[in-house]
Amino acid sequence: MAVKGLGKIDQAYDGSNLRIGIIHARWNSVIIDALVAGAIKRMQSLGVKEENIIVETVPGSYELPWGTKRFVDRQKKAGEPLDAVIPIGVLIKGSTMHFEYISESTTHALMQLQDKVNMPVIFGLLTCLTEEQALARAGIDEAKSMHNHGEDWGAAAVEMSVKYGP
Ligand SMILES: O=Nc1c(NC[C@H](O)[C@H](O)[C@H](O)CO)[nH]c(=O)[nH]c1=O
Repeated sequence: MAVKGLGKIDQAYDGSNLRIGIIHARWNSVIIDALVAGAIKRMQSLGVKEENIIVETVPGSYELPWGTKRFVDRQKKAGEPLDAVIPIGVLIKGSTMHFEYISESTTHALMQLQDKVNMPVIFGLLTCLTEEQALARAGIDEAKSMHNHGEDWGAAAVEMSVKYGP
């Protein structure tokens, strides 16, 4: 049976010298809060100091690309540059095509953003067809016993920063 998710990381990376940003949308906040907590928990387990995890918010997932760019720029200007950034959003399909357009455009923009900011931009956008799918991927719905994808995103931020940092 294929095991979904990041699975066993090939080694624990030392995040003690890293500064990681999380910027999250405020739609579907119960799910967002669980994902953010999972990312923070996993980064701290890899040595990232609490004071080096900086959290900002934007209204919705569509604002993540612009908000992330400005977040990274401002941290650099303040002399506290980030090593990686994790934009987090939860999109849940409704009765219109809004979901498809935001999912596609935001995903594309976040992928392209990496070259502009010259650092890992971890893909923390859940694009779910139902609320149950989103709850399961935030580790909230025990019945589905899926795991919290936020933990994968935290681990990816540390690994990418350590392996491919400046
Ligand atoms: O519509 N659904 C969602 C949503 N819409 C708002 C959009 O991201 C943006 O904030 C506004 O259009 C204003 O620009 N934003 C989400 O994060 N998740 C959703 O499920």
